[in-house]
Amino acid sequence: MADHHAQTPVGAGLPMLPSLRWDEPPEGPVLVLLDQTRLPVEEAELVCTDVPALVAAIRTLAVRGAPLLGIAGAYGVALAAARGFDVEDAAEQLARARPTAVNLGYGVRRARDAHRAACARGSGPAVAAAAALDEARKLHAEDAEASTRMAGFGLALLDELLPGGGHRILTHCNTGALVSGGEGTAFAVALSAHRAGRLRRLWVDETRPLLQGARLTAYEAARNGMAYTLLTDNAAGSLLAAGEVDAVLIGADRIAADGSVANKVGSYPLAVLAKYHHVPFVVVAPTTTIDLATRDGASIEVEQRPGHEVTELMAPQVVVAGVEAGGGMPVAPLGTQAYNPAFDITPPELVTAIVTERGALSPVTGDGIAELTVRSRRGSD
Ligand SMILES: CSC[C@@H](O)[C@@H](O)C(=O)COP(=O)(O)O
Repeated sequence: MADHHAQTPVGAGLPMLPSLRWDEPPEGPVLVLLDQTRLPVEEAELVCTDVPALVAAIRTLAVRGAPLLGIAGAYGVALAAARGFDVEDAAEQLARARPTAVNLGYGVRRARDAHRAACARGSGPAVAAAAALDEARKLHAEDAEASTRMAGFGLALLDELLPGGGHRILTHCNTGALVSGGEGTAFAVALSAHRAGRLRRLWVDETRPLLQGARLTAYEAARNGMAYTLLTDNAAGSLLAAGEVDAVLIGADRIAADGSVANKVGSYPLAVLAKYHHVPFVVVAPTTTIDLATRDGASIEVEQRPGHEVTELMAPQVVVAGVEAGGGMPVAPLGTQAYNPAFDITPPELVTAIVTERGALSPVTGDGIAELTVRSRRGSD
């Protein structure tokens, strides 16, 4: 079950609210999400008391973005355990909620494995539930730490690639605090450039299907007092041609073993444009986004989203007889078929560098990815 709670006004300069938090009111533990479908108009909390509510929140993008999906998945397992639901079944439902971001399955597995291990040691349900929650909290904290480190490595890389300073960065989709335990991935790099006085402009793509750039990245940029301009996704080409972009920074939902990057649809055309205009194209993602089990870009499952998200304007997600339907303002003739993939795949040869919490890889090769991930698993620098 899910319920919407208090709303607060939105304004520039206000602190960011947590995108997700665990709470334990007298009625029982809950996972509280900042409902991203309502931003920036209102800051509404969505209180999830069970896994179906969280799965619905994930599918409708109330909670979204690769690292946060992993954290939410881990807390979802903890929620199931704490409320006495079948943890294995909950883990399966959560991991299946969206297919492309590898972090979701990763987070779910971590909490589920902690729960399993506690059960195998003979712990009772309360202790096993506490083990799952501890693991979710650990993942949350690790992601915050990774975010800080990526911001540092990313800014150092930008300074190296653009020695003139005064960075004008173009970004796609939303990759800030709203998708992370910390300040995000690509956005965190732009934010650290801003704090260092080296961000001249953040160009914010509007981003389909739910205007993640206009509604979410612009919201975060305003909150942080950054110099930003919103642009239609299709305007990026002429902006690059005019020499107004120094670097493109994006996040990732899954990075295959060969260095192919799945990210929000529109990332691949940006990479092609960046290559043509000799502008660095940098991917910022924690090592939890690297999936060595997926060989190449063609093996990544790309989520297909419902057509009404683009045939209607900001269609609220309504479930009619178990089927998601629209309810927004129509912008296409009734019955129009829409092609609405959530992601696309950028091949490694178009990527200048991948920045992780372990450092930057450049140029990207399959070997480099594997080596970085092995080092990361050993916990060494
Ligand atoms: C750190 S965020 C990287 C990606 O998850 C982000 O760019 C993105 O594509 C999110 O897609 P979304 O469909 O909004 O979940």
